[in-house]
Amino acid sequence: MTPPASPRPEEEFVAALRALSSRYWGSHPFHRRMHAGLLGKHELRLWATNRWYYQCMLPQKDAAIISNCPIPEVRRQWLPRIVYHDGAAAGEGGSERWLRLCEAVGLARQEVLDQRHVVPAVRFAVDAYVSFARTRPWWEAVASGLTEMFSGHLMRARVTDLLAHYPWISREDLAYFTTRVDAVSAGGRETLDLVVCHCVTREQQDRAIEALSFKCDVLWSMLDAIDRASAESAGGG
Ligand SMILES: O=C(O)c1cc(C(=O)O)c2c(n1)C(=O)C(=O)c1cc(C(=O)O)[nH]c1-2
Repeated sequence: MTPPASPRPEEEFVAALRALSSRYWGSHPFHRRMHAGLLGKHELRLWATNRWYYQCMLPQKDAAIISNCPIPEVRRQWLPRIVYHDGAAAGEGGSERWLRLCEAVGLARQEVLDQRHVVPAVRFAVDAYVSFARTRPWWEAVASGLTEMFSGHLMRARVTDLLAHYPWISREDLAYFTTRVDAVSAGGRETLDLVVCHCVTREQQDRAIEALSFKCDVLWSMLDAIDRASAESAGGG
């Protein structure tokens, strides 16, 4: 019997995780068009209201991670993510800021909240992410969140590019991103430390890399579905 492969040295493990940045949704054609100023108002609305489904499911995903984790320090570290999105009180938090962005691009709050524009494949992809967190060991689900490592740079560019190309969007409308950039950059580093610390066998490292790869697919699939829906609605008038 062949003995199990020995764990990768830390730098190699981290490099393998970072190498997945090439599969991150930053380079998806829909994001490229958004950043180049090529989206119409209708496409931006479709994006904002579909992405709402992702935003509103994140606290349930994070709660699943906490419920599967037996380590108090990790649970304590993960908890603020839920409060960040849900806010400490009604009318506060990341979800509220996302709703304001939706309103800024011309959506009524109710049509976002009732999810009438959410396309099936976006729901399917986001639900797969939540289900992954519910059914896998906590450290695998934490590793899937490592896309945050790649998102700080993208969010910074998003603020600059949306302001430059869509004059009807103001900096205040983008508060979700302007207040989130520093948190995801710090969060990404913390999450990486957790993954490096708790994925110590070769098998765990491999599963962490696969988890991050899966998450890149979730995000990519969401944008594929949004892209397709926007092409269909453009074709249909
Ligand atoms: O705007 C973006 O491109 C972007 C990407 C991601 C990501 O990479 O998953 C997240 C966010 N934003 C974000 O705002 C956020 O709160 C967040 C949480 C998570 C996660 O997996 O737990 N990803 C992301």
